[in-house]
Amino acid sequence: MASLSSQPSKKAMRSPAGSSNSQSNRGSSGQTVKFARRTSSGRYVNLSREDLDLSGEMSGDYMNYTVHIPPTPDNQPMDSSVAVKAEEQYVSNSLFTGGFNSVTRAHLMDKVIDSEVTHPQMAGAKGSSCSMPSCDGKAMKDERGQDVVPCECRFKICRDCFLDAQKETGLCPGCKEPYKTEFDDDRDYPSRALPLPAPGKEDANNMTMMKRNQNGEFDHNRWLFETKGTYGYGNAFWPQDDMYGDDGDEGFHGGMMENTDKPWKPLSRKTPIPAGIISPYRLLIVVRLVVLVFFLNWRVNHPNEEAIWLWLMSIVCEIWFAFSWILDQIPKLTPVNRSTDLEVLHDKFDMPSPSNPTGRSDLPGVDLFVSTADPEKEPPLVTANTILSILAVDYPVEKLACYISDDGGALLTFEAMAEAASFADLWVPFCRKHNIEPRNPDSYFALKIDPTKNKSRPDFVKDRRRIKREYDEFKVRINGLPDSIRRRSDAFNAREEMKMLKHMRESGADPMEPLKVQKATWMADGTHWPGTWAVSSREHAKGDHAGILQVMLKPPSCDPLLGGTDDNILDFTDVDIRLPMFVYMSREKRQGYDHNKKAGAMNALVRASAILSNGPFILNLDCDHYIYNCKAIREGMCFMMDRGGENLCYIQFPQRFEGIDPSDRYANHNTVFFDGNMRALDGVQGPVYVGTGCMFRRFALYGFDPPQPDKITQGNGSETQALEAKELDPELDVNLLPKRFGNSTMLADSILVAEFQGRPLADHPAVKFGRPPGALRVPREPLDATTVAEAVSVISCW
Ligand SMILES: O=c1ccn([C@@H]2O[C@H](COP(=O)(O)OP(=O)(O)O[C@H]3O[C@H](CO)[C@@H](O)[C@H](O)[C@H]3O)[C@@H](O)[C@H]2O)c(=O)[nH]1
Ligand SMILES: [Mn+2]
Repeated sequence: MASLSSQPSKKAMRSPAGSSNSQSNRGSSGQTVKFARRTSSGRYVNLSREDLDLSGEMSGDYMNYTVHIPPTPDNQPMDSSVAVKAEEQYVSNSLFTGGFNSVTRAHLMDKVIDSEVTHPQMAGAKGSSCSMPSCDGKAMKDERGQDVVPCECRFKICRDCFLDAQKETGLCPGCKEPYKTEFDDDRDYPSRALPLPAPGKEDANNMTMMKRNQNGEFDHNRWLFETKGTYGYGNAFWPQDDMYGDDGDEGFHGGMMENTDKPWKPLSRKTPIPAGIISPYRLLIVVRLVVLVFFLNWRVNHPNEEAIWLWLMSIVCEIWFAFSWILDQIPKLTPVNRSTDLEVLHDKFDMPSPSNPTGRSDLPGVDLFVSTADPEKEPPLVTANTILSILAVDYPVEKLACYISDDGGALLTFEAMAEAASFADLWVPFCRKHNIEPRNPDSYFALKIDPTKNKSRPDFVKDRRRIKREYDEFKVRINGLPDSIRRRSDAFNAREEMKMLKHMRESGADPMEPLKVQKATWMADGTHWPGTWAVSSREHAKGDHAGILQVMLKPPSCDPLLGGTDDNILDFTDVDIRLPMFVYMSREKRQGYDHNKKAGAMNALVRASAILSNGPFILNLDCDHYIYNCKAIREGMCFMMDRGGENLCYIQFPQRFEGIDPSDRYANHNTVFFDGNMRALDGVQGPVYVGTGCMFRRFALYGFDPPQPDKITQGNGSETQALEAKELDPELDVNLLPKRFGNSTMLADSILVAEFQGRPLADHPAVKFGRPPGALRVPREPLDATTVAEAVSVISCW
């Protein structure tokens, strides 16, 4: 198991081309990032000498201590998975703040909201306390919320006391026996970088696949190459005879190719529009064109001599309209329908096999972005519903990460999100257990159809009733948040005032002098909210606050975590209770910067997520949208992972409006636009981006073209390997790459990883630039404080 400090893996994983140090880079830009926090046991520890003076000035709303990042060789905590778990737990229980010209701080929160939190992945989840005398820190716990006890005697201990004990004596304070260095652990964290295949072997491998496909079943491969048929995106590619070597090396990659004994199948298809529909329409277009030509001809040849200028103007207008009408009609000659095959996707990516008995998914990661700006205009309950529909999406849980950007920097949004994360604990397993659709609670409970339709489990009615009651309580809690924040803040402000009065009396100041106490907004754990305050003041106004980032749900384990009967209100036996990673984020705002647009929020989300999860695909939604079909992301993947998918930049999902007008008098269902125009454009070159509900390839957003076959081969020579930075773009100066993205080397290094992980599988000779099957089954690295601190710094004003 890699330790926090000695591991090369995170950097190596992020940068196939080599590792680098983000600290030195920050230093060069003149920005110092120091790291401060209060421990769960409330003690001060100063590990870095130059920060000693800081502890005094910070002890106002934060009691802090400062740690070095990254740990230096003589400051190596512990070399076992306990350290990783404890770090992860610490990271997800901390609120990170920072910005340009300011210190990055991590504030360990006792609780994020007033109500009870139970999910073990959730920040502020309860745990038992440390057994060391005079320490009230929380014992370390695992993803089930159970205590992690680093010693066989099961002595419960918090992270800091454990660190101290290890450093000082190496003995467990409970049984006084030495700690074992390797903590016996049945969960595997990654200890190696992404297994990139050796160059030069894949081609041979593809050839074996070609051969294996010839067995009885309908061979789509042959169909593709021997007919004019097209599947999915683009056109068939016929490999030259001598392109692939013939000496197939079976067993390559440790049996990762099992899936390929079946004929190669496409993930998506173009389905033709029936001739009965499209032919009359085309005929109509032609007839109108002919009529139009005759009409314009007549208009041009019959000028009105008495009003020649009017005539000229109207001719120009008419020709212009005719031209734009033609532009609108031409794509409609060839509209396209597409369908996806989720079965094939499952076979290719999620199928259990001898080398992968748990069926760990090989699908790429997806980061889902939600933007919100103002909790007054965009009700937090709606945003919470959006988040719930995302957290419940049907996609491998460990591959998902949900991010909310709060441009208001509002504590209300923050606490509503924490409540949503806490309610997801019930809602998400419930959706999984009973196949609920849609997975937005508000819309689900508002459905007019019989809820028991197609529901086979006998406890459905009971569960639904229960969850409905829980949802109603959740609604009350969310709607009560503004009030509870106000009351809490009033109480804390009054207390501050009392303290001030007392202080003044003691110091003998004039009691008649008016009090000057800043009216702050307070978090549930009794500290200042770093974002916008109800009474705005310097550093706490809508356009002037630090960057804030909180990992509300830490990344889940990579294998399913089945629920039980006892630890929940509902029976979740055999239901996966994991939740996707969930991050609250509010970018830094300062006077003089125009930071009030969705595009900027998206930019910040792309940057922070590149550091935290770096999903090769991104899907964005507004706070008042939700995912209607929980399989939508899988469907999107059918296109991205299909042959030719590496050339796709984005997939636009249709957007529909709800609850406006059932008879659609005002065309709110957008059928003409989404079912007509967009399909028509798809037949030409692709639909337009409508600003939301769009799945992007991250690599394309960075402004790079897809890898070009003829340009790459001089590099590492293999198309199923990650690119090197110099191959991205021949005109690119590799040394300037971090500069181009705002000085973060970690961000620059993540680009190549995102490109590689976003490729389709190299399971077919026509897939240029694929990735070897199995490459994405390696579990994600647990988050550490350095990474989160970096994510805060990339969303600052500079
Ligand atoms: O400073 C800001 C301002 C807005 N937003 C978000 O941007 C989204 C869209 O804003 P909204 O005012 O709701 O615009 P609409 O007209 O309702 O949205 C449509 O039109 C927008 C472009 O005008 C698209 O971005 C949206 O996706 C599309 O739904 C919302 O989620 C906002 O929270 C921010 O994140 N930061
Ligand atoms: Mn809107």
